[in-house]
Amino acid sequence: MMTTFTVGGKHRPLETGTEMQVAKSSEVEMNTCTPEDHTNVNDIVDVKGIKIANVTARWSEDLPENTLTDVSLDVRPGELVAVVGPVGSGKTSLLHAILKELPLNSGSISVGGSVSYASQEPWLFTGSVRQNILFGQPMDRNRYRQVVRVCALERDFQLLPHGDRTIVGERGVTLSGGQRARISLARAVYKQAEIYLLDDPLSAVDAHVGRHLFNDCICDFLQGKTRLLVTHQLQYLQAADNIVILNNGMVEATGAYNELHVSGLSFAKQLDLEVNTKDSEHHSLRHSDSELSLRKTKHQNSQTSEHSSVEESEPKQIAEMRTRGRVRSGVYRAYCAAGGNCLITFIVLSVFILAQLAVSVGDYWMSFWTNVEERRSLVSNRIASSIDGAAINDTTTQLTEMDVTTTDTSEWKLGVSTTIAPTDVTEWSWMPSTETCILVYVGLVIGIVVLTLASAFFFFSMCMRASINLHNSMFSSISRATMWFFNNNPSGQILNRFTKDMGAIDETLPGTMMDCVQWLQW
Ligand SMILES: Nc1ncnc2c1ncn2[C@@H]1O[C@H](COP(=O)(O)OP(=O)(O)OP(=O)(O)O)[C@@H](O)[C@H]1O
Repeated sequence: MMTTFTVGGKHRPLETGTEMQVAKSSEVEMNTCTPEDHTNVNDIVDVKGIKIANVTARWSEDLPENTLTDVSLDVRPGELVAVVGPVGSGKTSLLHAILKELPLNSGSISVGGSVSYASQEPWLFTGSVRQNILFGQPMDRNRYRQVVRVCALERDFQLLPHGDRTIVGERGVTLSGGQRARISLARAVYKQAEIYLLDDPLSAVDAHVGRHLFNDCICDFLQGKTRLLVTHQLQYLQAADNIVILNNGMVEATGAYNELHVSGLSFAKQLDLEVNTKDSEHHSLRHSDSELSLRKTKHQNSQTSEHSSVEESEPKQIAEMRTRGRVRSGVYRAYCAAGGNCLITFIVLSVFILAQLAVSVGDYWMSFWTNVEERRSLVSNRIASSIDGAAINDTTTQLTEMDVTTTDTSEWKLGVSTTIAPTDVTEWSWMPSTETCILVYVGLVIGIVVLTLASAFFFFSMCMRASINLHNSMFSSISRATMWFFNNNPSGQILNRFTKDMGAIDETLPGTMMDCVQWLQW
């Protein structure tokens, strides 16, 4: 599978490497593993390598200089390419660019095939050593045994209390830097991949273990695989098919060991200086985490401002980004979208409006009914008094007070037509009876209850759906986030966003919105 990512921008022509010189053979330790040992790369036709074309990239826009400048590199399938260069020259960044961790400003990188990566800083998660090596892959006993052997872990397993089932990490045993590095390398090589990116895996181990790892693991076990090996150790360069020398984020020279040697380039001089300096501090400081991070910080600071004062160059805690003030309409839109779609939001709103309408109609009906009862008693009194008078003047009047109070208007209307005012008769006729009022009111109350329950049900199910969708999208983003993100955001902050923000979305937000809607209803 070919993965290609290209970032638009002007491509500058590749700068030619400066004059370099290959170290004399006496200065570097020779290897038993030579390029000839490898499978013929031309045999591998189904696997593609890595093609890097005019890549310019920087970790942050704030940095004054590019981390990588106009880097071009062609790693052919099955090749072992060694990337060397002074500290901070961008070797790790180059691997990160291939892994898409480092965004490109311009240029393109094509990666053909699956990639396995061993980072410069070895890491372990809480679990057994075996789980750390398998890293979720199915157990292939044969491959696992081979990996353990080529990564020189057999002796360590004998020393560990429960062999490769020993728990490491929190509450588990503490491993040495070399053991951590070898387990990290074992994890990377156990994975079946076409391309292996190995970031300085040999520097945390002593010389003869390093040689074992290089010969048995990188050269033999990974034979035929495309390998990009970042290293500070010159003694392994001869075995590489191709050597890339990086300096200040630029490719200073590239070619096979012999080509560079013949061309008389002085990379060895430069690297010698580097390697010697490194060797002297190798066993004491080189691999402590604090030293590594110190070095990175130092580079960053020096890149940010060479002339800044001591106070200014002190690292500042980067505050978490937080938006303040009015909530943008986009946030509401995003929340509604997470809760379903426009139709669902519309339905929820409609049910709310209907419920409110039912409540208002209920109130109106109650006041109407009260008025009706008042009028009824007034009119009935008036009619009663009219009938009383008619009875005195006209003895033929058959209507009694009892007749007037009856609701059957046809019965008494005939009798009182001569004595009762017509307006009273009209009014009495359109007045709904008390039973009708009660029935309408009961209907309205039932309607109010149903609509209120429905609106609450729809509203909370929309909120729950929004909450689940937001959590899922947050989780899928975090599980696909780059290592840069985790490097730059403390895990506590990430956990806080998950617990506090999701808690607010789950619990506080629906209640507040409900209060808000009810307040609007009043
Ligand atoms: N994750 C990161 N975030 C921000 N800046 C980084 C990151 N990684 C590296 N850098 C910066 O990029 C520059 C190149 O560093 P890089 O680690 O690529 O160099 P390197 O050649 O691998 O060094 P070393 O030999 O010490 O491993 C440095 O200035 C460093 O501060």
